[in-house]
Amino acid sequence: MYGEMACVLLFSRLLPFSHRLRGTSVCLLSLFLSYLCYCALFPDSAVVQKSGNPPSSCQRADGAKRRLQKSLSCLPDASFADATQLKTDQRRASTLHVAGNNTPVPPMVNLKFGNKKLPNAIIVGVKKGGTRAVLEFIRIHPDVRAAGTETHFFDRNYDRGLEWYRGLMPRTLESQITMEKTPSYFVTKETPRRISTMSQDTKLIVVVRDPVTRAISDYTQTLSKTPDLPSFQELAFRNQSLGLVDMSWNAIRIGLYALHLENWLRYFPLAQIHFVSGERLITDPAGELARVQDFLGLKRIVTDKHFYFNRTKGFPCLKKPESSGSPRCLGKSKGRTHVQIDRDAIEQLRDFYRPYNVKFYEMVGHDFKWE
Ligand SMILES: Nc1ncnc2c1ncn2[C@@H]1O[C@H](COP(=O)(O)OS(=O)(=O)O)[C@@H](OP(=O)(O)O)[C@H]1O
Repeated sequence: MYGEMACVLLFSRLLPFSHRLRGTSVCLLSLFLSYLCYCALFPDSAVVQKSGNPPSSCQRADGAKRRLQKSLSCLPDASFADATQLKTDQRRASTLHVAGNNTPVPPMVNLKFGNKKLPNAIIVGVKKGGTRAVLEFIRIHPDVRAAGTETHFFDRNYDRGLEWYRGLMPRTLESQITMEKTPSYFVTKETPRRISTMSQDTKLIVVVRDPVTRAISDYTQTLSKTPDLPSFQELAFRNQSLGLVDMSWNAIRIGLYALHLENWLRYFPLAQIHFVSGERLITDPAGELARVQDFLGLKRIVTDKHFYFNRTKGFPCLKKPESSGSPRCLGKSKGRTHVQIDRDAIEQLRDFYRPYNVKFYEMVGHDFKWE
């Protein structure tokens, strides 16, 4: 490069204008040829770092190569793993992904922060079971990234297509898993089939909770948005004195776990579904998270050292991270004081759910002890 510059200077000093014009053309031509040679030598210089090199290679590389490396792997937030990931991403960019339904879809590639992938694991339910807690707790694992909001893709937005869904996902490195949670999936008839069409390998997590407490929690939430709602008993019973429960009321229907599970087992083997106890999630969050990590094939990184019990909230919260930030409890809508329901109604609902609960325990091979 310096050779060409010197050449231009020399010509401009020593030669008359007409000669200078010819000389400059020669210099420009040689400059252009040098550039072509450079491109031929470093065709993929956008990602030149060797996968085995530590980030310090940023300081060792020379010239243009070093500048290109710096623009990627030496960014403060681009770790060595990111740089290696980028190389893989580039390779993958030249191929087409094939979704579970065999529809070829173009990969969404961003050279800076990895790819948006369809979820490997979904928290499919149940509403008011503790789904937000599980997602917020598991996503502190470095190998997990999750969509922040409920996507409702498989129940309300299915017509928008898989690319729309993928677009809602966070960018992940090859080693990271992508997750989302939408609790209504568990009770939506079409969802198991639709998820299995996307990928039969999708891991499913269901956070279950005593169906009676769950129904009261559900009602308390609806009441907070609709203050003139009929009473819980009016909605829960078709005839309370006869003990006739209204199974068509959503707050009741959702708790019939055995019935909903039957639909899932038509599309997924039981081993691909993990059940979290909503009760133990509160008394022993680390224990439940250990099982979730095992199920997802992750190293047990989220442990009891991440939690503390917040007396004011009455729930476990996440401790302040070592680096910065503040302790994190879930929002006000999680852990509300429930509406008081009379003992008789609760007993009647317990009697109603008992056979369904027993069936559910048999199906999953675990007694959740909802008595
Ligand atoms: N750590 C922690 N902090 C706060 N809340 C916790 C926690 N762990 C579990 N739970 C229980 O989560 C219940 C809400 O469940 P979901 O997140 O599934 O609700 S939702 O369906 O997304 O609306 C919520 O229900 P309610 O207590 O009825 O409000 C909680 O009991």
